[in-house]
Amino acid sequence: MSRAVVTGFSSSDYALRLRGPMVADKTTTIDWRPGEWPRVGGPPAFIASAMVRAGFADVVPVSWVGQDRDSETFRAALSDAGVDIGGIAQLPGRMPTSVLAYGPDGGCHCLFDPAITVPQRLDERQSALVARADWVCLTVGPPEVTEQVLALIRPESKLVWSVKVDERVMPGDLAARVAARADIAAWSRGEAEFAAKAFAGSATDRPDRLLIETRGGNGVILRAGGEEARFPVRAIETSDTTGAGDTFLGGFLAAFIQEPGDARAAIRHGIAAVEALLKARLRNNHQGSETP
Ligand SMILES: OC[C@H]1O[C@H](O)[C@H](O)[C@@H]1O
Repeated sequence: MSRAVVTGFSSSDYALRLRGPMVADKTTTIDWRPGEWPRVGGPPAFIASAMVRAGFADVVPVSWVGQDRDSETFRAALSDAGVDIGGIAQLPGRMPTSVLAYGPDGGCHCLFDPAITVPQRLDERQSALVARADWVCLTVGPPEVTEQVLALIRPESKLVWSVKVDERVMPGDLAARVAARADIAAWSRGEAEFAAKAFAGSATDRPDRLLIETRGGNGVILRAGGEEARFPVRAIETSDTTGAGDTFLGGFLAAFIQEPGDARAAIRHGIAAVEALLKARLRNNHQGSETP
């Protein structure tokens, strides 16, 4: 039985939709926000939850929260979703938060407050989880942790890189080293340029590597073995897409770990996972508040 971990930052998410663009020294009206306020967020939580929902339970998010009430609420919500919270360390500080402000054009301003007041490193328990995992999914996290993951991962284990552009924690040279080790990498269209640079800098050319680009309503592209395959998606009318890429990757990984030869089928599972997430949010939209 394969074991998976997902490393990276956790956050409580405050998603909202703006009526107009944000302009310094002017007020912008919030048009809508979800009823769930805040919502469990951060790539490890989204990816692990999607894996669990897809029937793969042996996945542990390796992350950090603070020691305040919001951190407790976050851990309890993740645990209620059936996710093993044994890899989430509690460190001095508050729960990290993200404000995800969607503009009228659909673009998202992501403001992240790391909140934890001490350096975040893999502790002994977390290091052991990474070292024994057959699948390590590395998402955005402290650079020291990315270094630890690269040092701890066993040569025969698979590294899955969930690309996020945040040059504070993932400078170009580190990204190139992650790219060099990655067996699978996934990014969105907006992250494509950063990923391309990382792979160009990695000086590796592995035909067995799977490269996945998600393009929102324009589908998914899979590149492997010198070939490219395109997968259409049903467009869903929503601006609240936070975590869609992570949920795709979770659905993909749950299927791919169990059937490693069939990347195309796994992509379809990833697409189905996103559809389910976005439709569930639309069904719950009445719980949100619409500004008249
Ligand atoms: O990938 C989605 C996540 O990225 C943002 O930083 C938020 O944490 C959000 O939950």
